[in-house]
Amino acid sequence: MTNDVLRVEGVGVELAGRLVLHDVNLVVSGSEQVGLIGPNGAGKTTLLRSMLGLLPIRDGAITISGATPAQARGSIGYVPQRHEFAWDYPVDVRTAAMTGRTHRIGWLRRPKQDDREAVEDALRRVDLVELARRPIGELSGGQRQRVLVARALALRPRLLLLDEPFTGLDVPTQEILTGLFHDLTSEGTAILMTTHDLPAAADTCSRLCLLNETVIADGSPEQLRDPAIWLRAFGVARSEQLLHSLGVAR
Ligand SMILES: Nc1ncnc2c1ncn2[C@@H]1O[C@H](COP(=O)(O)OP(=O)(O)OP(=O)(O)O)[C@@H](O)[C@H]1O
Repeated sequence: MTNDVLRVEGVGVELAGRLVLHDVNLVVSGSEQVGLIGPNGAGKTTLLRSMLGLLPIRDGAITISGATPAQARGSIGYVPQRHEFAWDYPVDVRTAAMTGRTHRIGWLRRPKQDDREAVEDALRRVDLVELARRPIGELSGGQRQRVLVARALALRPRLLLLDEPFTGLDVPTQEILTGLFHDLTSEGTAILMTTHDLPAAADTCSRLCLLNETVIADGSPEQLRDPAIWLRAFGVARSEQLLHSLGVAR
């Protein structure tokens, strides 16, 4: 029996009349953590937004446990880039985490016991219980990142999508998240995250998907040791810094 949670098959996405993704194929199973890597403008965020049903796809199909993105919306946790969230909104940490469940609870309905338990569990997992009543506008960058993760986990998702979760985090905060992602995959959650932190991706992900408008390569970090693959994915003839950050020298 297959354990595939996310299936992306032959997907093309057009934005403002331009095809920014074409023929994208990617499968992520429960208990896998996959890093989505590529240069600026490669289409990583566009692909995540398509998986969430926030952008229409022109070609192909995306399914989450067999359902369309719109049908699966309540079982996908999404962590956007930190700057995309409205941090000046006057709510505390616990309330912000609860907004992750708005779709499931229903607009203007009160949270029930199960909703409250899911939020407390999520706050515990990111070590934010003591800050639960703190207004979100008063948090540091690392604390904000943990709020976004708690908000996504409050859904108890089968699929967790994260857009650059490690950017600007100190090492201990990165370690909290890395340990958490490891626990989540052990419990059967499928994780797909974009990152520009290549060493962190190679350390934490079981598989890397190199994207540049389409999938250039997909495999374990060990399978992607050839520098030529990385240069092709980043669309450059040479880059000492890129190769250095991969730990491969030419
Ligand atoms: N709303 C939009 N309208 C038109 N084009 C867009 C829109 N959003 C993004 N694009 C274009 O789509 C392409 C992919 O952008 P996307 O944000 O998905 O890239 P990315 O890989 O996430 O980049 P980065 O690493 O810089 O975050 C880019 O060429 C971008 O200019």
